Amino acid sequence: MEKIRASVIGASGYGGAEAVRLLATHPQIDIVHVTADSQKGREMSNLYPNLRRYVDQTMIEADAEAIGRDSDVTFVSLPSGKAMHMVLPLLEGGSKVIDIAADFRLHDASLYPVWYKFEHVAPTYLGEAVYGLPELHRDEIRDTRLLANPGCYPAASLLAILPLIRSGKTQTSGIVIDAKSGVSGAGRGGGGGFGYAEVNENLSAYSVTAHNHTAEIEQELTAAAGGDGPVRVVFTPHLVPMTRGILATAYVPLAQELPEAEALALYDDMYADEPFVRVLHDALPQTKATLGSNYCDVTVRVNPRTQTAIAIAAIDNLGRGAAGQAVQNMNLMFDLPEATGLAFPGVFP
Ligand SMILES: NC(=O)C1=CN([C@@H]2O[C@H](COP(=O)(O)OP(=O)(O)OC[C@H]3O[C@@H](n4cnc5c(N)ncnc54)[C@H](OP(=O)(O)O)[C@@H]3O)[C@@H](O)[C@H]2O)C=CC1
Ligand SMILES: CC(=O)N[C@@H](CCC(=O)OP(=O)(O)O)C(=O)O
Repeated sequence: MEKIRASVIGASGYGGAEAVRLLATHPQIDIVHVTADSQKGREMSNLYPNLRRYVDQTMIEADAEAIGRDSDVTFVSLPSGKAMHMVLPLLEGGSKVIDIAADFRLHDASLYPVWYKFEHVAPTYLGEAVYGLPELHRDEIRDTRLLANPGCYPAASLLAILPLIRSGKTQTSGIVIDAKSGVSGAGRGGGGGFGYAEVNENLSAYSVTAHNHTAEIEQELTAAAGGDGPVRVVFTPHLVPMTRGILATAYVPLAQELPEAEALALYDDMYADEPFVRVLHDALPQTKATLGSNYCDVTVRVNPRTQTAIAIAAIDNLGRGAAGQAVQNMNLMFDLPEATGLAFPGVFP
């Protein structure tokens, strides 16, 4: 079988570099172009020394038309608001596109100015883009040429809450998600406030009531609940002094009695055949168990006194929260076995 030609736009960033790392050992992939902005002209393995012997390309400036012509698939890992300008020339050139940014995740264009503070330049493509959570949209993912890869917090939050919300046994408001992320979530270009001196031995909440991932989480939970009204969540992210990892703890008010064993059975049922979700019964998720992998570890407990389900998920923000998920979606889009290039455990301790 001829190899799939893949390019990564934004390869100098953490999300793009993680995609390059996974693609470099993927048996069906030839990496064609890797691009950068301020880092253009630099060897990929000079900026990311873990890639020595695996990647010999120099990062070039992104020319979306040329990359679209040369590639079967292009991963776009740029700051949100920049990616949408690349997508049209890439698609016209004949490349499938996997957007790791947020530019095609929301179906409603009017939500972009509210949550992301930009107007969408390609709103007609929002209807075509498929939200890339395989546990929800596997069949559509197989057929699309424009894939909107989920955000890191939404990937963890949705996988934690979906079995509960789909059961109809929970309320659709009053859901609280308390989530923590490692610093790589802010990207290599994270800038002020993300240096060692300020992050080390520190813990802080941010974007309280206003984080843009709220819209994406509500969009997918509302569709999954299948009810008349929208699902609403309170989502509060925190920055913790670790490099990678997200732990999302969701407090979901129950609408009727739900014994813990039945709650766990909902997770077993939904995720029974999922290659990258591990339902824990006798242990609790921890970020380190997913480090460097595409796995999501998830569980649920029930507090009968308050009639609350507590759902907990752990992922690697750059793995299942970004590049790992993107490669899983690529496998589906090219009819490859879904776990190709991703079937390895994380790094522990
Ligand atoms: N980090 C994470 O855990 C996750 C990130 N994402 C999303 O992935 C995308 C990339 O994030 P991440 O890798 O963390 O960010 P980084 O800051 O690490 O990388 C950003 C990339 O975009 C390039 N870039 C920055 N500004 C411009 C510009 N004006 N024009 C063209 N290229 C530009 C950078 O090039 P250069 O370095 O050469 O200047 C770099 O390649 C974002 O949309 C982010 O929201 C999604 C899920 C998880
Ligand atoms: C720690 C940290 O700063 N995390 C980032 C995650 C952003 C991200 O990954 O953005 P998308 O998933 O929407 O592309 C943040 O909260 O903005």
